[in-house]
Amino acid sequence: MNVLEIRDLGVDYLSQSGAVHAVADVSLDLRRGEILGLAGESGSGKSTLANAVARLLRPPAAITSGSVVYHRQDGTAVDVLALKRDELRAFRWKELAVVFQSAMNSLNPVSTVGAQIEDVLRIHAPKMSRNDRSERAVELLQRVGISADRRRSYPHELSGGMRQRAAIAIALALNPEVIIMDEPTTALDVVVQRDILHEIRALREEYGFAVVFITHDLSLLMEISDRIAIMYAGRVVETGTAEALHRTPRHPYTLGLLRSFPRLHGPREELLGIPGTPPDLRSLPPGCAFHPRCGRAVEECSTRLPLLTRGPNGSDGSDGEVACLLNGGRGVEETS
Ligand SMILES: Nc1ncnc2c1ncn2[C@@H]1O[C@H](COP(=O)(O)OP(=O)(O)OP(=O)(O)O)[C@@H](O)[C@H]1O
Repeated sequence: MNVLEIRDLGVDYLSQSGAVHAVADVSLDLRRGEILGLAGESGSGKSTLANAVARLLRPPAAITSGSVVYHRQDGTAVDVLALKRDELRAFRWKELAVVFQSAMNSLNPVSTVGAQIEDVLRIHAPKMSRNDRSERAVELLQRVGISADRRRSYPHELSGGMRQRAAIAIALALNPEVIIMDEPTTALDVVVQRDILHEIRALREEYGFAVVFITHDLSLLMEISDRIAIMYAGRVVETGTAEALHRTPRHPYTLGLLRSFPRLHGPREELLGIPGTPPDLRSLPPGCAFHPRCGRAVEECSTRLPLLTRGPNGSDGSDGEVACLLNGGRGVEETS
């Protein structure tokens, strides 16, 4: 059962030197209660996709195609891109909440963390009594590992990890079905990062929300995600269970990403990285955008655009998708 369905989504940044195609033809499902990891190098379009889904894009960004549908538990479907301003206010926090890259920027510096949770409750759950709001704020803070006496702390009085936990507590306040986390832990040291990631998994078990977790660090995603989608140059190039992508990545770019990060577990491996740099999104190479950097590219990779094609992954037979002509992906002819 899907809670979010993204279909053929396109987002451009309009500029004088041409349109930057930051997200192109993205179709992606988020299942109820799952943790979906979104990985890809810097500039691959992860944040743009997340901001489009949360309706947080600002000009010069413009949605050029596609749809985003949110399915409520009662069976009603919401056309997210068509929501009006007041509907959007009700949608955010209650149904979908976002935790940003830098908690310092999303927390209000002049308000205590307890007051910030209570503010969200006051605005979005007006029937709640003052007492209940205060109790709920303490409960949420405790739930993410912040002691009750810290509710009167201002963000600058907390460590980076605590601030990030506070931002997660605010996101949880109204029990949303979907939480989007955009690089929520990258500024933190590895031990704190892992603690928070495991906390998110535990919270998910308890509350049942689905998570879209964005990072460029694929090995980190492997630890906490159920499924992973890999983005390259604005497109989703592979999806699959974390297990399948870990064992048998099918897209050469996924393999490259896997070899670019030290694994948190297992034997040490030489870090190889991916040669070359991501393409200019104003003028993508014809065919597969990854072909100039791909060690396995053949002639047709430079003329045919590979489409995301569903099929079982060899290692465990789980279903996944790949957009690579060398891996059973369909393609369309392109002329440059
Ligand atoms: N305001 C803007 N105007 C023009 N181009 C933009 C703007 N914001 C982002 N872009 C471009 O859109 C592309 C996608 O950016 P986006 O931030 O979505 O990628 P990302 O994968 O989230 O990267 P990161 O991991 O660095 O956050 C990049 O090429 C970026 O330069």
